[in-house]
Amino acid sequence: MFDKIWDKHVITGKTGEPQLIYVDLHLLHEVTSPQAFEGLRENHRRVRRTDKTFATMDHNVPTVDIFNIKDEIAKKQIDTLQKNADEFGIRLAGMGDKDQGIIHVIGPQLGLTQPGMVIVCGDSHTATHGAFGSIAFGIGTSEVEHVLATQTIWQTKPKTMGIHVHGKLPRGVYAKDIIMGIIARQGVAFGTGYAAEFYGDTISNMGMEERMTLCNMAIEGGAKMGSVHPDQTTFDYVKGRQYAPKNIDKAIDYWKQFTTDSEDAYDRVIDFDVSDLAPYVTWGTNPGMAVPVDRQFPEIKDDDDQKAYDYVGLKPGEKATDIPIKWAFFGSCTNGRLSDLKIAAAILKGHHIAKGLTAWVVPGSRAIRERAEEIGIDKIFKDAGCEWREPGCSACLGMNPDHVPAGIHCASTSNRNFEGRQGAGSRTHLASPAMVAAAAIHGHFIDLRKEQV
Ligand SMILES: CC(C)[C@H](C(=O)O)[C@@H](O)C(=O)O
Ligand code: SF4
Repeated sequence: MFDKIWDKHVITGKTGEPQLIYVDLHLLHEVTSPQAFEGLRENHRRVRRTDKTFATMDHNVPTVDIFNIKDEIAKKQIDTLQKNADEFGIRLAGMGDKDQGIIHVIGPQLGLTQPGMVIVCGDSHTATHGAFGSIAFGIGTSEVEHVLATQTIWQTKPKTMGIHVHGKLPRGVYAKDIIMGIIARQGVAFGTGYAAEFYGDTISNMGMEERMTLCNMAIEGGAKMGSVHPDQTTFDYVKGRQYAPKNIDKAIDYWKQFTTDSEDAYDRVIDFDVSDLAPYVTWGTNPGMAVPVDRQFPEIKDDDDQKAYDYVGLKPGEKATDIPIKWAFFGSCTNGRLSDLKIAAAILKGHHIAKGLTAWVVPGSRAIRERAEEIGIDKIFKDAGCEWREPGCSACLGMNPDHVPAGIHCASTSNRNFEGRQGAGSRTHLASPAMVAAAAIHGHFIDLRKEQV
């Protein structure tokens, strides 16, 4: 699949050397685009294809009073994107717009993300869009400028890795646990230099939003991108969306070719059986420092482990069920979509979050927030004692007012648990929305395979 898409996009250059690749969709957010536009301005250049470019504000957006931005840098980045979009004629889901949301949530939601495309964005979690059977990867700010000016990018073709995921997921175990399990077993660098493709019966049986969760975190395993080949599930998801092709039958005929014909096509294959998979929880300070919920945290092997234990205030031999959870975060481009909120709400329904615990629910986009309100999910969260907020990146990273206090253990549906990621001194424990919901109720994680909430 990767080669088929790649070959259709090569403009010039030889395999093994940087090749000039055509870009079908360029997504922008306020953090990594200001200097790129500045570069265009200095060189008196325009944006080559405004019709293939789409922008939104997500990282810096407050999730309570969205127009009341106190941080000067945040305000400047947001105002600058608005100004640049106006000046260069770029489509923008601006502050308060009905389409605003996390860039990796709104691309698919608006039907901008489509199979067979090359998609780039100045953001590492661009990998999310690979779930549609596209080549999607994050780029740096100088590359953002290059794509804005030329609609192309220089890239050396990565190697390909097939990740064969098979078996039926146990009760209480989700796509998030699969990708966390893969990273925990293979390490945070196993994917370095590779474009990964997930396939197998488990993947075929998954909905698009779970596939997005998987591909989103492929990058946390070091891969350049994650992907899933497009199938009927993909076509049904794209069909009818705002920017989906009008002649959908013709588009589907074209998309159907993007499959991997044989496992021999991959440079490397990993096998992952999910039939006995447990829910995963991170104990440390990178996504690979994770254990099945029923296992003890590992012994200290090196300085990194020691440092991680010191930071999180936990000890080898303890279990995820021992972590004193005082905060819960539902959101991010990993698990802030409607299906994620539904799963969490189903668990929280009729319960209240633990005494002294704070829980934030931050839908991945305004459309998700509105849909959730239509079907009454907001009420379930609020009745359970959670705060129902405006969309944005929020506590996924501390670039906006949503910070987890120092020393506090936060069960989080996001994708990174680096030191200080959710605020200085905050202690992040990554898990699935279901696991975070259960932890919010009990004040600690439980084994969702065995225990009822
Ligand atoms: C701010 C941005 C460049 C960054 C990324 O590239 O991923 C952010 O989205 C993150 O998740 O850390
Ligand atoms: S939600 Fe988190 S991971 Fe996703 S783009 Fe925003 S900051 Fe990055």
